[in-house]
Amino acid sequence: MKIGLLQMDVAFGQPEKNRQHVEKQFKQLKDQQYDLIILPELWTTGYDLTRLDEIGEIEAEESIEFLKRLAVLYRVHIIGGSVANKKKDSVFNTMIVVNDQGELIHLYDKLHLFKLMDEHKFLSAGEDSPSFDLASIQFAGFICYDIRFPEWIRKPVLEGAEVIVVVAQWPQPRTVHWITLLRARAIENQSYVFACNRVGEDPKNVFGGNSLIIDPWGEIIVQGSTDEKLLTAHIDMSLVKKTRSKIPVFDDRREQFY
Ligand SMILES: NC(=O)CCC(=O)C(=O)O
Repeated sequence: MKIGLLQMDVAFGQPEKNRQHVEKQFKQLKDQQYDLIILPELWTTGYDLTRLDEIGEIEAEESIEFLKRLAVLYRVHIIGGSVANKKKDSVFNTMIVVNDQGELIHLYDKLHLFKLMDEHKFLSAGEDSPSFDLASIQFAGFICYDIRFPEWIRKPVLEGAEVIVVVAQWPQPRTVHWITLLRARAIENQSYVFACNRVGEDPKNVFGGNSLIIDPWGEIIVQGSTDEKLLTAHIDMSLVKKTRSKIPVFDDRREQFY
């Protein structure tokens, strides 16, 4: 499986400009036969939270249609980061997943809102399951701050997930946390981690890039820097079972004590 993480800059509060940028990146990967492309968190608006009424999308419709179109055109599955999704009187930070047939597979509203970046003042917390199937693989998809909650990540893994996907706008001053938490999530869950962060800055933050693909043993296969880049890796899913049989953590759990 060939994976691409679109570690991109995000123009603050300019959805149209960001869509054009993403479309240009997809044009460049034509004929490169990627199976899956992953985008970062809030890639249409950035953290322009005070303007979400204006720049958020009703039922994420515009981004869903945009991603469906790219998926069909380039015959690729897309985990379309997340977008500001207006539902009734609330706005959610919603992950979008479409398959290479252009079908909407999954939506996930971010469960844990990050107060340090004022999410709780402008967004509502979701209640969705993070689990979905894509390309015959069980995935669990999370948004940024979610990775600080290992008990939330563990749940879908116990139900069979073998890949943990994370989309993020993670600031540079906490890059050590980003890398350490993601490696820990891969090791403890004996799962692949595909984690796509943004780069660049907004009026309040500098973002750290360092998007990662980590194998189930915790080895980093690909790591971004702080530049815009499409990061690529080839994944061997049989490594999940090999890792889980070498150290059988899931058989050795003593659930009655926790
Ligand atoms: N966008 C986010 O959820 C950021 C989370 C973050 O920076 C953290 O330290 O946690």
